[in-house]
Amino acid sequence: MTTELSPIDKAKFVAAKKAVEFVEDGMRVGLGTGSTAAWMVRCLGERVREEGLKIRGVPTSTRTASLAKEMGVEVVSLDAAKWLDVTIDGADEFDAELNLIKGGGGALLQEKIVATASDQMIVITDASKEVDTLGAFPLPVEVIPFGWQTTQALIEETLVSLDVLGRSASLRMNGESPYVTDEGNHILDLHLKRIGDARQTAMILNQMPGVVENGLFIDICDTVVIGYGDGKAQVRDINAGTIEENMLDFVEGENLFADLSD
Ligand SMILES: O=C[C@H](O)[C@H](O)[C@H](O)COP(=O)(O)O
Repeated sequence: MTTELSPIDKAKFVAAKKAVEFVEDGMRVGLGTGSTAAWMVRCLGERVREEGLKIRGVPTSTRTASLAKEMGVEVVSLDAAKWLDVTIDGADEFDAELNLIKGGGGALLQEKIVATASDQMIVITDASKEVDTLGAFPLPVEVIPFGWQTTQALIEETLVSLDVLGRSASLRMNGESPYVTDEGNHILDLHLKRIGDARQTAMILNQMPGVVENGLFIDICDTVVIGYGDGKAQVRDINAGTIEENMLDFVEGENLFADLSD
């Protein structure tokens, strides 16, 4: 069966394919969550099967853990791995400083813990997620279920004093019920439109009772790999301060990628 990938899926695949080149034998690898990260897990699985690559993967969600096992990637807990060589994950937005909004898939808490425990965080993305200023994508904030409406009211009240354009928060739903994260919490999506000071916003949100974590990743990401539908991939590394462009041969999604979706 031939799978015709959409241009956006081709871009995600190309970014993932390029990013897994950073992974070396023996590494402990943080495995992100989401549709782009799923491509990365599949590409890693391919290297495990075809090259005999030996890695230990720390998944950032139950979804990623299942996919990794299915792909033949060894899965260990973060506590077993202790520290990671690299984490590869998707993002919902990134800016010129490689600051991010994450959590569109609800996995921001484990993702932030895992990325922070890594020597390097590589974000894989398509070009549509690059922004001048973060905030068009609703900012996910993980809150404990107890008193979530009070937490929401407190957040909305506090937003007035922050450098943001929007001020409303909505409870993420899963059909008729509130969305529940892997840690048993809920997600409030903050409709900020434009976050003038992402660092301050992240700090203030995390000081509020009831807030577990927010989806702003500030100074955590080192490298962004941007994939394009034509097989091109661009690597941006904040530490080296350089922009490297690489051409990849696009590999059709037949066989390995057939029937696999997040
Ligand atoms: O919670 C989910 C994650 O932060 C994802 O990495 C993010 O939402 C991007 O997901 P996708 O690659 O599906 O756009």
